[in-house]
Amino acid sequence: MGLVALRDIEPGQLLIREKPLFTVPSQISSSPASLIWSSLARVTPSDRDTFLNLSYVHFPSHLNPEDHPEEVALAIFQTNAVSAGDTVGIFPRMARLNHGCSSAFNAVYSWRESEGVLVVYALKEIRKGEELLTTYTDTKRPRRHRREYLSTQYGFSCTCAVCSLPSQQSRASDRRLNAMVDKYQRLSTWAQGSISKDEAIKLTNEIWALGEEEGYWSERGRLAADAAWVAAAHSDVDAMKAWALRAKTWYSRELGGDSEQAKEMESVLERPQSHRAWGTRSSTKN
Ligand SMILES: C[S@@+](CC[C@H](N)C(=O)[O-])C[C@H]1O[C@@H](n2cnc3c(N)ncnc32)[C@H](O)[C@@H]1O
Repeated sequence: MGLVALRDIEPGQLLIREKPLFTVPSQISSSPASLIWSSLARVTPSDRDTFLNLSYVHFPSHLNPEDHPEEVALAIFQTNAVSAGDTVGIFPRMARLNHGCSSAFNAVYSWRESEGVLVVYALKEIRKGEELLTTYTDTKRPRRHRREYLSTQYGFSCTCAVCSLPSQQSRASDRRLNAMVDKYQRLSTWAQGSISKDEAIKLTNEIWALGEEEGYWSERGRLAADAAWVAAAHSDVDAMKAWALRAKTWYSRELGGDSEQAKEMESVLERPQSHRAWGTRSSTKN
């Protein structure tokens, strides 16, 4: 089962906003099955039913589910839980979203700590009848690695549009994704002063172009915000504003127009000198 659009959906539209049925700490020292079982004992009977109706994989094949309800609960949790700040939680509507890699996913979820909710936004235009797909992992890695991970972690062999590409096109996609990762890595060295402002902006533009070719639009808000940071550090008002505007647009799509990230970009657009990085690097040194 997955979720299918019942109407046309525009990018940046809120699809889901929900509180967790329950959460558990990310780091635990006790038995995970007992922890999930005791958490379930504290939810309402209807929430418990909702949880028990979620799908699961990785149930030990030698066990009978009816005799091992704690193990079933653990398998459900492992198949459906997502990170929520310092905890991991069950969000039953979001849990119905299937996965797509690279250009195949069209919806992105994020946790809002200050509101205690998980939100899902449409990253792309989704037509009526199309499946809503999110991504369970960073898919900027080659098909073989993605498939291995998804099979081990979630028990399925991914047949999304990108994983189903003929081998030549799949290799081209892998090359683009690898190149994006390499360039992200090099871009991150600006923080240590290893590359100039010009090189940082050039890398940002190259990652953007590769993403365009691949159809990989996720993380663009963060990418543009990082470029705005570089421009602000070098006190370049025009470049800072141009990147902050892009960051605001893409954060709004992926995280929502009312997200802290989009609001922060609005604020630096109004007052560029209020940017946290403003003037922290020499303005003459590229
Ligand atoms: C969080 S659940 C998603 C909703 C689930 N399909 C359901 O029926 O409730 C994760 C499970 O969905 C299935 N799934 C998700 N994405 C898939 C995909 N692209 N291809 C095949 N199965 C997928 C796998 O069985 C995976 O373990």
